Amino acid sequence: MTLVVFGIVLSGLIYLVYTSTSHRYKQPRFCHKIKKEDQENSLLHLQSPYGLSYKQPSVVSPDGKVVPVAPWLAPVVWEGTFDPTLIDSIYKQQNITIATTVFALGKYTQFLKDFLESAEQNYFVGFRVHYYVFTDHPENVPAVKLSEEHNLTVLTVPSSNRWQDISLSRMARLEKLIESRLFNEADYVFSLDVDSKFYGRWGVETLGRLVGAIHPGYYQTPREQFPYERRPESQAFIPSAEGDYYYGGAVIGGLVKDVHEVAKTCREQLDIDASKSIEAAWQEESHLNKYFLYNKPSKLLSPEYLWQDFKPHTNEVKIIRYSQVIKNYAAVRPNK
Ligand SMILES: CC(=O)N[C@H]1[C@@H](OP(=O)(O)OP(=O)(O)OC[C@H]2O[C@@H](n3ccc(=O)[nH]c3=O)[C@H](O)[C@@H]2O)O[C@H](CO)[C@H](O)[C@@H]1O
Ligand SMILES: [Mn+2]
Repeated sequence: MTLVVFGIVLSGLIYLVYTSTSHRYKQPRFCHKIKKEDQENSLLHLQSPYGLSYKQPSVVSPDGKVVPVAPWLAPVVWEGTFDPTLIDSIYKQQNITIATTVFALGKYTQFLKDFLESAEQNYFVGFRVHYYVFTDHPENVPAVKLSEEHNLTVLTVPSSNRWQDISLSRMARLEKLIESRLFNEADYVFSLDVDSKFYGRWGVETLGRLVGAIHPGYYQTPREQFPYERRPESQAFIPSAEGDYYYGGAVIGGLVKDVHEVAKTCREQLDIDASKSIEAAWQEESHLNKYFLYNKPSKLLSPEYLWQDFKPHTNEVKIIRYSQVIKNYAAVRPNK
């Protein structure tokens, strides 16, 4: 009898532990038994635990100078922190390919021309770039003359009625594209918003294992006011006392393998949220912010690399390199 009661209690306990952990956000893996190669790889990962209390980092010091390093010693790329001639010649020897995914569904195909033409002037000039344009209107992809080492592939995908679905489905599509092609075709990958233009150099100084861009709208905002997802029911939830920077969903970059991990994890978290009918405040951007909080990027791009045309110029941002164009939301999105 006692044995039966014990058995019931034990299976209840196992069930409880299972259900309470299986829905949680993937915790950093600290103590798995892993192969040497995986171990070396995971040593490069900068995972930080949940709930850690530390001061919010800033990218501009009180005297107005830009801060070129994050508190986990990742560089923050600003004008003046790198020598273009030196860094170009180092990377020239590496024979690398940079895949670049860009989504242009519905009326967003209108942004492709300026995006691609300005990229050709500024984006990895002299390096091998392969653009992968996802669209539901392949006939509207403009013929832009590409430089010798730049290629473009159009990938046709079904249309969507909600801009939110288009934006968040980028994670799943990026994950699948990496699995089907990019592991073989590229060294690095950037996923970029299409409603944007390049105005200045964006080159090999942006390459790193895992790269995020600091959103231009929040780089001087206290972390408790970041537009992170604040409902604990969502997998993207971040408590008000945590947070480094607010990262823009418009830029995700890094080694193909590391970007795959971002896309896969965010897609899994988005699926869990969808199964509970919850959509994070800023869709995949919220999940990306959660990912980057606990898996620190190895390199950060300053707001020079993610600006917004409507924002007035500021002292600290000397060069605007990539900027969101002004768009009439009602006119370009399929829904409000
Ligand atoms: C500067 C920045 O960090 N922007 C982010 C922000 O608002 P945004 O206002 O920048 O979002 P957005 O309308 O540009 O949508 C993101 C991207 O999805 C694609 N798209 C969207 C709608 C559509 O009808 N067709 C289409 O192709 C397109 O590539 C676009 O650039 O929040 C979004 C999530 O809510 C994304 O995380 C964006 O990256
Ligand atoms: Mn955008």
